[in-house]
Amino acid sequence: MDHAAEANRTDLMTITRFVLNEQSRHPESRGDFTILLSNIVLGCKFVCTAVNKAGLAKLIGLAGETNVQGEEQKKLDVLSNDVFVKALISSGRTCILVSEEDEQATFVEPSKRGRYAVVFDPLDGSSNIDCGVSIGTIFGIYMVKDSIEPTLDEVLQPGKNMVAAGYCMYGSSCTFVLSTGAGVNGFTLDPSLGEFILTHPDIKIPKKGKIYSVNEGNAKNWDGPTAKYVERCKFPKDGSSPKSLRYIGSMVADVHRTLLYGGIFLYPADKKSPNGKLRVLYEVFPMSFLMEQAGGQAFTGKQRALDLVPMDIHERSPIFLGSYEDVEEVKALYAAEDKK
Ligand SMILES: O=P(O)(O)OC[C@H]1O[C@](O)(COP(=O)(O)O)[C@@H](O)[C@@H]1O
Ligand SMILES: [Mg+2]
Ligand SMILES: [Mg+2]
Repeated sequence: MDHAAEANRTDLMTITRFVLNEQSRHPESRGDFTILLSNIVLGCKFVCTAVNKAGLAKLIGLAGETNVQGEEQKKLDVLSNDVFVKALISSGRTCILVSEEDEQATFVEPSKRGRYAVVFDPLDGSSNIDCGVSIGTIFGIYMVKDSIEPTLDEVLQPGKNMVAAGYCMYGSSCTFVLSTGAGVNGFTLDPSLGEFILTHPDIKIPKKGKIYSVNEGNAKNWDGPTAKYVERCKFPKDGSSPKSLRYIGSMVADVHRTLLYGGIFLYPADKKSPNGKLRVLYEVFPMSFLMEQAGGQAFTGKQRALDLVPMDIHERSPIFLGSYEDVEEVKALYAAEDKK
């Protein structure tokens, strides 16, 4: 690269600069959110490095523990959880942490407390770790009412009350997608700079897509509307082309593709799992928040996903999210079922 081209690179919009710019639009802001976010970003860089050298550093395989959901924890799950818990506490801006990997919420000790509660899935798509397929981290942020004596009610809040949500995908590149409630922006890690650079400004999901994404191995246990919807994807009644099926099995990767290309991602209820599989606080809410901010929709089969009020920090919910018109079709099928 010549000198001029090299100098031009300093004009890049890094995630820090982006968030500082956003902050300057809120004169009342004290910079707490910026500090919190920069610690989340730091955690993601750590995990990205660990994921990249997992095979070399013997980080693949099981850690020998079982988490609260009875799932075996992979070594990277444990490491990622430790990284984020430490990064979030050391930001001095959090008071409650809810992690997929911890049975109980963590209440930060009073001297280190701040105004935010963070819910997160430190490593999403664990079953894909050992074969090197894309995995990620998902997070959602609430601002608490009482940071002096916070209670669990601060996080048992509908997703629409989140002040920010995002994910980082550890894939062929490391991608950080963020919404602070004013659209969705995507950043890509430039390994030579160690910085996330704005590469996908103001992401908007296409109104309708050509892809559906679901674990079809569960089809025998689906309810009527889900079965009918997937049948329509394959055999459209209006003479249009069938949709393509893509399913990675890492929510971050399946949702990222859905966000960029359009279409629908679904993890529905079935007879064996009446609440579906995905967790409300740190999987369903952050992804639903991003989808709505990008112009799409997220529906549980009964209601707008972001209106759900969780009763438990590890609660699950069915989820249908993606392009506005595709989710609209699912909603119509459930509405027709309700009228029967
Ligand atoms: O293997 P299944 O049943 O299709 O489930 C896949 C889903 O499970 C998950 O892997 C669950 O996430 P974790 O790996 O964080 O437990 C999602 O990422 C993914 O959408
Ligand atoms: Mg997950
Ligand atoms: Mg996980």
